[in-house]
Amino acid sequence: MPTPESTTRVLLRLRHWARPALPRIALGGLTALGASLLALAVPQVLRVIVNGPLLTAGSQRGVVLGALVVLGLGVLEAFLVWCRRALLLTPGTGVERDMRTDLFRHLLDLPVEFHDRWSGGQLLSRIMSDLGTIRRWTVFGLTMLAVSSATLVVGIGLMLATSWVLGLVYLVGAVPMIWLGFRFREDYKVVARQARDQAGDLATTVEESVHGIRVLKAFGRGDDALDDFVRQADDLRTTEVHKARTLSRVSFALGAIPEAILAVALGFGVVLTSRGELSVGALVAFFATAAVVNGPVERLGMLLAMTLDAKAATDRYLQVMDTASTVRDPQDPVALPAADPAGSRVELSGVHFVHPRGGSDILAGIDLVLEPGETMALVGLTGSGKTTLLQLVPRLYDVTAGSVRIDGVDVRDLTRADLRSAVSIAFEDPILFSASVRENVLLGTDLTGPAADELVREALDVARAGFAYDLPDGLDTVIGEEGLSLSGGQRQRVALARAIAVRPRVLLLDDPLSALDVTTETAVTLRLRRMLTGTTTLVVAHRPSTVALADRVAVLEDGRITGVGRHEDLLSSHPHYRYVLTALSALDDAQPDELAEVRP
Ligand SMILES: Nc1ncnc2c1ncn2[C@@H]1O[C@H](COP(=O)(O)OP(=O)(O)OP(=O)(O)O)[C@@H](O)[C@H]1O
Repeated sequence: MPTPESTTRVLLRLRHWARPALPRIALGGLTALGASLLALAVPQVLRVIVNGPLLTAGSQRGVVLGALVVLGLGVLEAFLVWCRRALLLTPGTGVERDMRTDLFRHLLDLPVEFHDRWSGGQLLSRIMSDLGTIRRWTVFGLTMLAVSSATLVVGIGLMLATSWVLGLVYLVGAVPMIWLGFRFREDYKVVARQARDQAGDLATTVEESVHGIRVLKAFGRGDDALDDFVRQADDLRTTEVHKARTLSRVSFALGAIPEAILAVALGFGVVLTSRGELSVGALVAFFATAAVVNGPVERLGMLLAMTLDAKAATDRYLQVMDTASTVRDPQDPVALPAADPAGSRVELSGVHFVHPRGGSDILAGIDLVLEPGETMALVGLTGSGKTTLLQLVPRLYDVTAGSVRIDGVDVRDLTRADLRSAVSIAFEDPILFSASVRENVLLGTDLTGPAADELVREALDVARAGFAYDLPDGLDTVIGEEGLSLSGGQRQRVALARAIAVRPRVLLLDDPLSALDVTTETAVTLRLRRMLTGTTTLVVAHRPSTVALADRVAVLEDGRITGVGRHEDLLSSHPHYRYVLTALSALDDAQPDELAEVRP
């Protein structure tokens, strides 16, 4: 386990994002400091008034003049407080926006393997509430901490200068307060982090439940989901209560100790004054200064808590930002050779893949060549690694050994932008974004205007997604999570159109037509074959009718390709192929003993 970094070191890393806002934050801090110093000046004026015009000279004019000076100082202090607020109102929002943008950019850059491990709620809570906490601390917590510390130092200095005996008495109170502060820090930093992690888990539960609301309702598991939520919400509440108690204990102590010490100091002060060792003016000034100093002392608990909250939030933010992307662009990228009208050659040699979470080889030495322009079907039992194999081509995952080459170039030697404009993929479970049909189809291209319209028309035509023109707003109809719900088959066809619209050299289809009826699937496959001449296609298929339309079929078995050939040839020569086709299609609903009849 990595050793936790110190609070200062962690918070110092925020300067990277805070730099543009620092001049304004510093100016805000200076005005706050000015206001505090003015507050500290008032007792000194009081001392002069009491010792001079009031007690010695008995001058009414002098007292009025002194009162006017105090009033002037008060007005100036109020003005500086207003300036502080105005200066610190906006800079934090810029810091928050920049940090949020950087985090989102990094999330988009991180490989699929990272997103397999991290829940949406934990990322969401980092990008929303953690950054809010950091913003509040950068503008308010940080400046107030600096100003309060400076006020304390100057104030205690003035108190010592006014009366070193009374000053020392006051300082005795600092000993238990420092000890309490250390204890508070140790307790609070643990619960501060815990509360944030629990809030992230809670967000994950909400996200999963909302996402799977149909399943919960259909299975009548709403109450269970609620129980789960309430339990997590209770855990979070317990932690928040613990946090509040820890803070209120220290806040009480930081309020009570200085007051008690002042009572003792008052006793000493009166004795010193009666003995003539301290002037009345100095006594008044000492206690007026102490009243000013007590404010920052009482605030220290709250400011320390804000700082520890900000530390926990920054830790969580940096935890993601410090995760390096394992799928990166090469230092010296190679360009793909110009596209051959006949298509691209795709070659997998000795490919091994172990899932980053561990376990055994999912792919254990794949050797497979797709000739230019060929359509190859990939067939294997469920869980045999077909999706995994497809995902290695556009580097959604990287091979753990061996290589994937397109036209002779290792995909790891290409920039990801080049690779992904050459390779396109459609998944079985398509994700559509909350945007119009047109925008969804054009997701992978930068085309605009009439050329884009023509591309959309062509892609929808090949994918037999003509239904899109009949939607309420035609191709402008918003679909996806916030829009019109499409059927599974409709979604698959829009996703297929999206994959085609990239005009890729290599098209990967992960059973993208499984929700279609056999006739439509055959029609789409035939159309794909006719239209996509010059595109090398690898399609995961499970219906004999689709497989039969491929030029060749590759059989994936135990992490290896155990047969490559024409459908008819494999059907007669490859028992596992026969078994897989039967198991996956004709006997979809069959019982195990029925499957045994065809098992090789
Ligand atoms: N994120 C993951 N973490 C760990 N193991 C995984 C992950 N994704 C897939 N696997 C494992 O990899 C193996 C292959 O999965 P894959 O999805 O490639 O199979 P498939 O042949 O496409 O299956 P299907 O036909 O059911 O879609 C499975 O055993 C699966 O459990």
